[in-house]
Amino acid sequence: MKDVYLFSGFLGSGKTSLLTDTIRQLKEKGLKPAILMNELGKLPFDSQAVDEDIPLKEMLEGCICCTGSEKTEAQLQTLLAGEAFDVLIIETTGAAHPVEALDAVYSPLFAKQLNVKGIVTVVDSLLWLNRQTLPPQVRSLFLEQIRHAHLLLANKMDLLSDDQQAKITYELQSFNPSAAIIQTSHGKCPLSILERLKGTVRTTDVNRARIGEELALSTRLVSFKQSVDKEEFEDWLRTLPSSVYRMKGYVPVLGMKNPMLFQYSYGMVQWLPEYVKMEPVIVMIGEQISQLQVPGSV
Ligand SMILES: Nc1nc2c(ncn2[C@@H]2O[C@H](COP(=O)(O)OP(=O)(O)OP(=O)(O)O)[C@@H](O)[C@H]2O)c(=O)[nH]1
Repeated sequence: MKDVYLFSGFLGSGKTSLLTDTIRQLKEKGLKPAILMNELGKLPFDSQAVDEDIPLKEMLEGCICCTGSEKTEAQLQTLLAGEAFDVLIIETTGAAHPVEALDAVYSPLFAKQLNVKGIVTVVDSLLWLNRQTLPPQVRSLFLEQIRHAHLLLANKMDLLSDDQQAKITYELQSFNPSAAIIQTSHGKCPLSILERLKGTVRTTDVNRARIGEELALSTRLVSFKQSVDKEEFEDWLRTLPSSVYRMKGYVPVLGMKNPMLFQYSYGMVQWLPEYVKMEPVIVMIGEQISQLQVPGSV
């Protein structure tokens, strides 16, 4: 039997950081992971975080829970038939409902091959503190991801005071009393804690929340025609409404040889120099984003 973990959590909460660190720990232990990754939008940004020697199946444009379980089942079958691995990690898009995403894994087809260890939800602790600012449908998805977790990572602890850290941990435990909770920064969770999980997933009592149906979340690809001034770009970022939840991709910046890796989640910005010339394009995820003018874009 192969252990299966489902990594859940809202857009930008730290799932890919958790994935990268878990892969490192599995490899150190001599275990081979396989990854099923699901991205919202057309570009496989996150898969670049996974080394080439790891079996990886990606589902672009659409999410595991919405595209129907048949497609996920087919991906799983290909992985099981073609690749030797010990542990399967499914990273869902931040807009997926974790229990719905598990549907395919619970197919009778895999009952003898896959041992579902549980749902690990990465919580953006800052967003938890400010959750009342989210529109109701989005907040409901954010809470569902937390409510159904077997293990909760209260992530981004480095951004909070000691008092805030204690408050969040207490509140999360009250909200989901059956989950184990650990405080993390950059998704660093000891493998031994993941391995202790033996979750049985409750499939009843699920409040459905799907992209494009009840949820008005949409994605948009933005291509850059010219380089931007980094400070001016950051000034523009500060003017964005809170309904822009996530951006990631490559932005051409004046004075830099290659477009920089750019991440934006819930008002926080990260820039990293890139040594390869990537296409200057970002994906934007949020509500009412189609009309936003992006500096330097086509
Ligand atoms: N300060 C801080 N930043 C973090 C932490 N964890 C993640 N980040 C940053 O938050 C951003 C999003 O992190 P990811 O790991 O890509 O999040 P994700 O959940 O995979 O994002 P999506 O795939 O868009 O849903 C990146 O810029 C990370 O560097 C943390 O604990 N502290």
